[in-house]
Order: sequence, then structure tokens, then C-alpha cells
Amino acid sequence: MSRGQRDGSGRTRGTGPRSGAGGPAPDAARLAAYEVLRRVAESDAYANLVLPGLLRERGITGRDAAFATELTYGTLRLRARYDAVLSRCTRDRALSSLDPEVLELLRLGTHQILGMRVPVHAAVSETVALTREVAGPAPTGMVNGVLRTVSRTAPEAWLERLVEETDPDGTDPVARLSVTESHPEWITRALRQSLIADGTEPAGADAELADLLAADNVPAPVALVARPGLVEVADLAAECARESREPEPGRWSPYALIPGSGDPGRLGAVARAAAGVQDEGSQLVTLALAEAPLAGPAVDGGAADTAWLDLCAGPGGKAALLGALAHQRGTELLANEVAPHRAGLVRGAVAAIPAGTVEIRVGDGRELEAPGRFDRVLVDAPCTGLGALRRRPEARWRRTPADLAPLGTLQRELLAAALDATRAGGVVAYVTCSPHIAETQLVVDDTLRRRDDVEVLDAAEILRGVSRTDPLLSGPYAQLWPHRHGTDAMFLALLRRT
Ligand SMILES: C[S@@+](CC[C@H](N)C(=O)[O-])C[C@H]1O[C@@H](n2cnc3c(N)ncnc32)[C@H](O)[C@@H]1O
Repeated sequence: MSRGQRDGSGRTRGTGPRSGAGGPAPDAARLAAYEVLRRVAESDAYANLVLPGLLRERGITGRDAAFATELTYGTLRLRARYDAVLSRCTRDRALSSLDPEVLELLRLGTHQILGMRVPVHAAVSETVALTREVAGPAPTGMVNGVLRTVSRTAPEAWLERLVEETDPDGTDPVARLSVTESHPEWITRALRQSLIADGTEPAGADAELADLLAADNVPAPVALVARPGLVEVADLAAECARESREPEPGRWSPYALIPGSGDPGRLGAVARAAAGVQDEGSQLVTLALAEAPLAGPAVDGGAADTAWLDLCAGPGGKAALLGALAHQRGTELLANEVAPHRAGLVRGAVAAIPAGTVEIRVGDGRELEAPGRFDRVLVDAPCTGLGALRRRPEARWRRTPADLAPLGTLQRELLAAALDATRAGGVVAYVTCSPHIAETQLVVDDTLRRRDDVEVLDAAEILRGVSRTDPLLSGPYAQLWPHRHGTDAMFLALLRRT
């Protein structure tokens, strides 16, 4: 155990640098969380990239690392809910008039009190100590007073109050859920529209929307993929059991394992890229492309399924699964990626696949000159990522509706390039990790309107065929959901060239 005394969470405190401001030293985990939040706010950093490095650098491990992680991600995710709470506790001071550092400290304290159930005395005194360290003594009284006011109302009572005050007549679920479930209004509205477009009855859409938004606020469980031919699922499971505890089989993908705890990076199979961390939704859409029925002979008159393309491959999760399958079938995969550093990540992801199967190309997928060359093509298009908000805690605050138009153009152009690169009878999988209809159905429908050489396959039916259990989807496009399937909200359309 490190130096310092235990706080109410059972962790140690006083492990940070000595305070230069006269009070007790702040807790190292809380200081790390604060610093990550400031970097996210000031320099557009990604919390999931900055935090692990910072924890490593400072030797914060075990329960302290878990505490810092939940504190950072939870505070980021639930920012709108906490700002609504705080704005009711700062008397006549608008939150916008506070120093950004002080507002961040108040959010951190509020998440400990309302979201993590850290005992109030520990949450308040530790946040005050942190305030003294990073912002000096002046705001400590205010931080202390505001957090004590927050703590006088129970979390459930706060939610009831926010519901009453944001939607008194029960007629504005988008406004209400945007605050209580902490999503920007434009995203809440878009997700409601996507649920309805996917077949949810408008009358039931608000209850389902609440479930979806709540699912976005829960950390995604880690799923592993045992890349076929590179490691057996049973061997990966045995390695997991030796490292931490018995993993669960995946719910959907025959290659998935849910390890439950432990650092997947410590597994030998992951280190040598025979296995990887991959959401089950991503595994399923990849398997669906590999199993989609082709038609007609290949263009060269040879075997009908020898050339595969991943047009947007970085960082390489799907390319590695596709490449492993390709190797088993004696097929070749061209993994294309426009960003050189992401192409480097693809190289790492496919490292365990024997040489000769995967070729990596760095370039714009729209400029790939290979008309009619491929049997199966994956377009995992750049998108807003609104289907993966569970794992990108700051993304909801960073994305704006203005992102949709340029992405929509790029998505249409990449899908057109993919179709051009596919032989007659070959199949294109158009995939996004966003359920926003501007990135999913509208892109595909637009493409179908413009071309007369494409037929739509029933992606829901094909997904059912590759899944361990029936995901109960209605086709022809397939939309997975965090609250229904426990996966990212992956969209899949399967299009066959005629
Ligand atoms: C959603 S990610 C793909 C994820 C990847 N398939 C995986 O499973 O790891 C989209 C990728 O497309 C790349 N990209 C963006 N524009 C592109 C273009 N014009 N041509 C090729 N790739 C592009 C991005 O750099 C990004 O790596």
C-alpha cells in the first residue's frame, strides 16, 4: 500500500505531489483525473489516449487506477447532468462565469458524490485539497459550499427534480433526456430518429431512447476476438483464466470472449496479435461480409472468391479478422488506409497473419484504381462515431451537426469507389459505428438511386447466420444497438454488384 491514509472509497490518499499551497497533498488519482479533463478541454486530447499514459507515468495502479478511470470518464460522460445540478447550487452565479478549472473541479466532486457514491466528507475534502493545489486557496470555500449543497439531495431526487424542471408537462422528452442522460440535444434527437427509422414505434421511442442513452453512460465491457486460425477460442480462454478469471463466451460472435477483468494487453495471444480487443458488433459485421453470398464467376475466370479489400482499414481491427479468415480460405486481402500512422497500426494488427495474405496500401480509397477487381469489399467508413459513445467519453461534446455534411460526402464517395472496385456478383459491406441516418440509410439509399448495378442483400438475415444467437434484427439493413445487443451501434448494409 502506498503512503497516505485511506479515504472513504477504500483507496489511499495523499499519494500525490506535496502541495505547494499549504494544505494536504491531493490524492494522486483525483489529480490525474483533473489533469486529463483539462487536457481534453484545452487541447482536444482524447481521454482514453491520455489517461493510461499518465497513470503509468505516475505509477497509479490497481484500485487507484480504476478510481481515476471511472472519475475521468464518468465526469466527462455525465457533464450535462452535473452542470444542470451545479447550476442549481451556485446561487446567482452562472456556471459560465466560473473559471473553467473551478467548474471542472466541481464536476469531479459532483461525480464522486452523485455518480460514484464516495462518502460526502471524502469527496468534498479531497476536492477541496485538489482545488487548493491546482487553483489556489481562493475558490476552496466556494467549492466546499457548492459540493455540500449538491450532497444534500440524493441522486434519485436530483434526477426527479431535473425531470420536473426540464419537462414539466412531459411533452419534451428530448430536452429532458438530454439533461438527465447527458447528451447534446442534437444527438438525442438524432438517436430518437434512428430508433424510429429502425422500426421502433414512435409511441415507444422515448422509453427506448432513455435505455439507449443510459447504455451510452455505462463503460463498454471489453470483448476479445480469437482470430481464426491464429489462436483457438479455448486456448485464449485458458490464457485469460490463468491471467485473471474465467472469461464468458461472447453473446454473438463465435470468436468472442468477455474476459471480465484484467489487462488484455498482458495476454500473450493479444501481444502477438493472434487475438485482439474488438467489440462484438465489429466482429459480427466482418463475419457477415465474409459469409455474404457472391454471385457469378470472378472477373479473371478463376476461383470466385480470391481477392478482398478493406478500403478504410485503420487501425486494423476488422482487417485483422478479415485477414485471418482470408488466410484460412487462401484469399488475399488488400488493407487500404489514408493516414500513414493508422496504416502502421494496421500493420501491427495483422502481424500474426502469415506473410502473403495481407498487403497494406497507404492512400485515399477514392483513388484506388482497380475497377471490378475484388470479390468482397469492406467500407468501414469514417463517421461521427455516435454508436461508440460508451468508449469515447468526450466525443458527444466534441461532435457537432456540422460534421455530418463533409462526412456524408466522403461516405458516398468511398462507397462509390468500393462498388467500382467490386466485380459483378461481388459484395460490398458498408459499415458505420454510427446509427445516425444521415450516415447510414441515407448514404446507401442515395447510392442506390444513383446506380443501376447494385442489389441489396438482407444484411439482417446474413448476420443471423453468422451469430451465435439471433440478434432479432429486421432487414434489409442491420442496425445493432448498445441497449439491445450490448455492442456498439454498428450499421451494416450488404450490397452486391450486378
Ligand atoms: C471507422 S475507421 C475504420 C476502422 C477499421 N476498419 C477497424 O476496424 O479498425 C475509418 C478509417 O478510414 C480512414 N479514412 C478516412 N478517409 C479515408 C479515405 N479517403 N480513404 C481511405 N481511408 C480513409 C480513417 O483514417 C480511419 O482510419
